[in-house]
Amino acid sequence: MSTRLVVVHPDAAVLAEAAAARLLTRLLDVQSVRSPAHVVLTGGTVGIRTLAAAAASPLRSAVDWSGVHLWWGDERFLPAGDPDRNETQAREALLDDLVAAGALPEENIHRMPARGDAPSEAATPEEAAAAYADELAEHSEDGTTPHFDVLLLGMGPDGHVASLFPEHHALEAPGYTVGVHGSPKPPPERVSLTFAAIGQADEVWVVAAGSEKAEQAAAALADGPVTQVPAVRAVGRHRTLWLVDAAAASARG
Ligand SMILES: O=C(O)[C@H](O)[C@@H](O)[C@H](O)[C@H](O)COP(=O)(O)O
Repeated sequence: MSTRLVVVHPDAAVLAEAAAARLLTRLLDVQSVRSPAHVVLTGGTVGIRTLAAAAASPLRSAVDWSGVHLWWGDERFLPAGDPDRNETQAREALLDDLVAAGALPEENIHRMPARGDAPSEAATPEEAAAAYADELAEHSEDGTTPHFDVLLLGMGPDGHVASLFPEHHALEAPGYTVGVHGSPKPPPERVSLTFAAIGQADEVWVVAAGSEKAEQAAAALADGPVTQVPAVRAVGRHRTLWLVDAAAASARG
């Protein structure tokens, strides 16, 4: 049975700080009982602000990053180093500092392949998705995905999470990863975890800020149809947190 908690924060800045503090203390809790911990990162402004807040937090140094593996819920299918890649923005916000400090091993960062010809890259979103599915399985105990302790998701104004958009065939994709074309949010080509992968996580945290998210946040929390509001299926095995600001919570009854 998964529990759900909605926490409303005064504004987006406080939301990012609170989400960062939660993430760091969650990692401390997990590391007190097991290692490694696996965290799935998200793109988007709130997701990246959360990483930047973690980078600035004194709690950051309390985490044993050598025992933390970082994954992505989705990625924009662009060349390596492109400033619009979620990986690029996460590295700039937090990861590069941790690696440079010798705290986080580079091999603990599990990027989704970029568009390119190199062996570590991919020619199509489908090829990238297949390679990522293999990497997830390699770090799993049962050939599926690692034991995700926390899976972060931003939510778009249309209710999408990761790169799973309303009325899109990727919503029902089999397996744990999917190549996405025709994304209504640029860029059009992406790679995403599927809901099967998202549902593997002990805890799923949806982070959303801004009045433009209010209608779909309310629809998701009212258990609307997944084809119209994909965020409704952002559910963790043990707990689902909705971490929102007052503007994103403004349409709730
Ligand atoms: O690649 C992406 O764009 C993200 O993964 C996407 O799912 C994002 O999290 C939402 O669109 C929310 O983005 P904002 O927080 O910027 O509104």
